[in-house]
Amino acid sequence: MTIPDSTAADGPSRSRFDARAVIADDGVLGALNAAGVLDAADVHVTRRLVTLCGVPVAETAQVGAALAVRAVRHGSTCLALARVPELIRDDPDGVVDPTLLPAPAELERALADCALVRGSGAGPLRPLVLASSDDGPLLYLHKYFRQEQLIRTVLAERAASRPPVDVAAVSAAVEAVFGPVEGSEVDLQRVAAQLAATSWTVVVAGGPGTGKTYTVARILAVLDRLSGRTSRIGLCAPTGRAAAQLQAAVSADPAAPASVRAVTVHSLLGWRPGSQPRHGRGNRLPYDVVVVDETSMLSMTAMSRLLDAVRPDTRVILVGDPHQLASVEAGAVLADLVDRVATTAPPPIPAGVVDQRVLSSAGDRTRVEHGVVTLSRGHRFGGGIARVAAAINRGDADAVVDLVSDADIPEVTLVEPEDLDGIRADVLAWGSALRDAALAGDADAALGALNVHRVLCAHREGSWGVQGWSRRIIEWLSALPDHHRLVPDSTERYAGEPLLVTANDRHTETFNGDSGVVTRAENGLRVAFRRGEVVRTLHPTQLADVMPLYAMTIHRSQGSQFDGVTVILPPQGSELLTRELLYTAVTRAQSRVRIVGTREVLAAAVARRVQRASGLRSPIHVVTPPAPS
Ligand SMILES: Nc1ncnc2c1ncn2[C@@H]1O[C@H](COP(=O)(O)OP(=O)(O)OP(=O)(O)O)[C@@H](O)[C@H]1O
Repeated sequence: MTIPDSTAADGPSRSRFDARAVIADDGVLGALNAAGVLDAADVHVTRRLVTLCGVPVAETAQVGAALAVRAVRHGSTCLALARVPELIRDDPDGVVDPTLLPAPAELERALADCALVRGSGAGPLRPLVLASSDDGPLLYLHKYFRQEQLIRTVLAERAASRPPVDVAAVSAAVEAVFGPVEGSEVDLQRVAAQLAATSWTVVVAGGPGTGKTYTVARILAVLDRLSGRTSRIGLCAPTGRAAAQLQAAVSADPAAPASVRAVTVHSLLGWRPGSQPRHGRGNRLPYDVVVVDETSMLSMTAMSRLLDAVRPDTRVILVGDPHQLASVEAGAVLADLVDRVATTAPPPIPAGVVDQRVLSSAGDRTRVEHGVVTLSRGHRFGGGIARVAAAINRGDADAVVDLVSDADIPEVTLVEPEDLDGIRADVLAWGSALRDAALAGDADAALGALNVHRVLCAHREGSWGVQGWSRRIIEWLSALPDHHRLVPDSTERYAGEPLLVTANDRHTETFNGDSGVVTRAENGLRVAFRRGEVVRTLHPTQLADVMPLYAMTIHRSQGSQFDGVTVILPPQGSELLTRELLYTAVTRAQSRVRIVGTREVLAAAVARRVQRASGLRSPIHVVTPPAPS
């Protein structure tokens, strides 16, 4: 089953006291709002667009417009009309009256004929764009169409030529950085570096621990050598935390050029909330190489701004895991670029630059020629976790259920929701190690203990969520024999308390999603954090946005690694229960994963895929007819 974000039902029907309910709308939009398909915002935006058009718009076309607004709210960049019927299929309770939703062909006809798409004599406004694609007709809000078009155009221009290369110099630089070729297996990390020497745009994809950051450091070293060590490098990531982690990893890697600074994509572009970025087409970024880490978390808006700001002769290296949860805003650009069906042949790669063996298989050759390398060899976690993660990505629910039930794969287990003994034992071991180290004033050991185990939940609230599980864990920990020693000081913190940072703070260099632990120090309590190999301590009053950390959401755990994780699956029917969520949770662990839920819920999670509709995967053609004169 494939559930597009754009058509997943919001939830059961709405009461009139629900803030998302539209008051006094007795048309189809009002009915779809009452059934929980549309939010008030979808309806109001549509009504406003129709008013601005200045001419009547058929109700069917208005439904299309409202569903397009909704699609963006759900992370898609457009509405795939062919998937509209899935709204009914995804509504087993029968809340949505099927007659309210027009068939895709009817929607297409109404849209092609309406002023929202065609424009009208009343003004230049054409807020919607209708395009055809391999996935059928796509309906865009104009802003997102423009952004997608910009990405398409810039990438096509960049793919039309290759940087000039000195083949011997590339071989020498790659060999100096990677060492001589060993073994008979193709080293895809080396291929990524070879490709970066001969492409303006490279995508380095791969799961956790496949060496993406390791490869970035080596690509930068190779490019730096080739430039005579004069490369200006812009290193960035979508979030402050991801940028800080990238900085720590690159600084610790002797292969990476010294003195590169990682910043957020927004900082790189000089982009403050509510204003235009300082860098754009008229004021390009000054870098020879721009690397974006954790690209899966980058929205389409941010990607379009970035690509608009890079010079045509800047190498762009996009790094990330396309299977992880995507940006909270619209777009899943990394996954789109990895899965893209290319229609034009790129210029050939000069002979001798890239390992010939990777070019001998037709599929690999096409991907590599289009600048995509997918690293597959795990360097961090055990085979069992990697096998389960691969089966989740394939959507093979039976294999996942078999693997988690296989006694020969002890790294990943499935336990029934009532079976709490093992979790309790792990939590108590975690809590006591944390407390012992914190009370002894050993910040390094306390931080080590902090990441030995983590409870991950899909939801924030409710008994299945972070709230319920935190309460339960606090109750378990209060039974520990040394509990009476945990007395909060005047800052309300106590030694051994795990903390989660909930907002970025540049002054303390702590970022949303960082975790730390309160430890005893000579002159009172301090909160210890680790960045790479470095331990830092802060006074508790320096931290404004923190909360106790006993469990965390899977969304927030992105970019973190723990020795073991316990994943609490939400109940069947939860909108959050998806393949991407499960994959992200399972791959947070380095050695042990315990999944709490039933086989049915696990299989449902694997089967349910969030597919954000977008026109970046295959060519599209605008079918908007000319505006009437
Ligand atoms: N070719 C290699 N040889 C030796 N060690 C490697 C190699 N590639 C990666 N590693 C090591 O494997 C570990 C994981 O690598 P890295 O952090 O680069 O992976 P990643 O894909 O960026 O992971 P994540 O997505 O979780 O950040 C690191 O300790 C790294 O030094």
